[in-house]
Amino acid sequence: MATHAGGLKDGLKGGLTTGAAVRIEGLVRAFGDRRVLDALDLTVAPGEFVALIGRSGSGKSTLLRVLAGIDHDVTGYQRLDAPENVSVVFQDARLLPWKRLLENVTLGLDGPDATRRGRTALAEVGLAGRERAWPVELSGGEQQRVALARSLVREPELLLADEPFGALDALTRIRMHALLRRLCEAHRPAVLLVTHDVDEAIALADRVLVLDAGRIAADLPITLPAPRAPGSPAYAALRADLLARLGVDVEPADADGPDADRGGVEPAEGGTP
Ligand SMILES: Nc1ncnc2c1ncn2[C@@H]1O[C@H](COP(=O)(O)OP(=O)(O)OP(=O)(O)O)[C@@H](O)[C@H]1O
Repeated sequence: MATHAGGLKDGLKGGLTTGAAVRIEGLVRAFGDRRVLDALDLTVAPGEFVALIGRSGSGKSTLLRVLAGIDHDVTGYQRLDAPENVSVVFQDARLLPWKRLLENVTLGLDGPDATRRGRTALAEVGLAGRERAWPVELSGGEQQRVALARSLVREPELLLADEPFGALDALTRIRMHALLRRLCEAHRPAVLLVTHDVDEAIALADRVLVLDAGRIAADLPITLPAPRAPGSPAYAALRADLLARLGVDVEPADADGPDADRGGVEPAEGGTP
């Protein structure tokens, strides 16, 4: 879904005076006595693509929900700045089945050129000519393309994505990575992408954050040259490092092995995927 969230209107402390798209200091979110986010600090620059990984249950979705303005019950913070114009994409596209694709994309858009913008957005995601199709006529990957179009047609300053490709097959996922990169280069939102897929994080992100014990435990710029295809020693080392930080021990040589194309990470202690 591409929810057009209201941002953190109530939580803003002095607005975005820092030049960052997101700036969080000392964020605490507890459920009962349990602090899922515990004095978390995070900054995302305008146009920056940040991937957020972490073990199941580490609080990734909770953080996204706070930033999206979906979760208002924050326990505390010192600073909590995010833009007003935020879009969210989830694992399922959440299209309205009774509306055609173009209407799904333009829903809530104001202005005389909404239809034109919607058509352009659908073309950008490779669905030109499908404006009058119904969501049910689309594959899962195509539905996620519509969800991306619906997000980006609003030109968000911040795009929050919670495992947007988690339900897609490996081949479709790779195509969607290329599409998302293109879209982000064209629209330049700041992006915070939650993923279990270390290869997805490496393929897409400028920076990978590891969430652990309620905080950002590691902050790793990705400096591999494009295209970031698996196979190089530098890629394998980075992949093994990220997996190790998630509690998965992988010999770097394994990165070239049969599982290298998937890179899915769901640490053994599990939880909901
Ligand atoms: N509404 C809620 N009430 C109580 N506990 C909650 C609630 N929402 C989340 N939690 C707890 O907060 C913790 C973090 O959940 P969250 O969904 O943010 O983790 P996650 O890192 O996104 O996990 P996953 O990778 O499995 O999706 C979990 O232990 C979860 O049970």
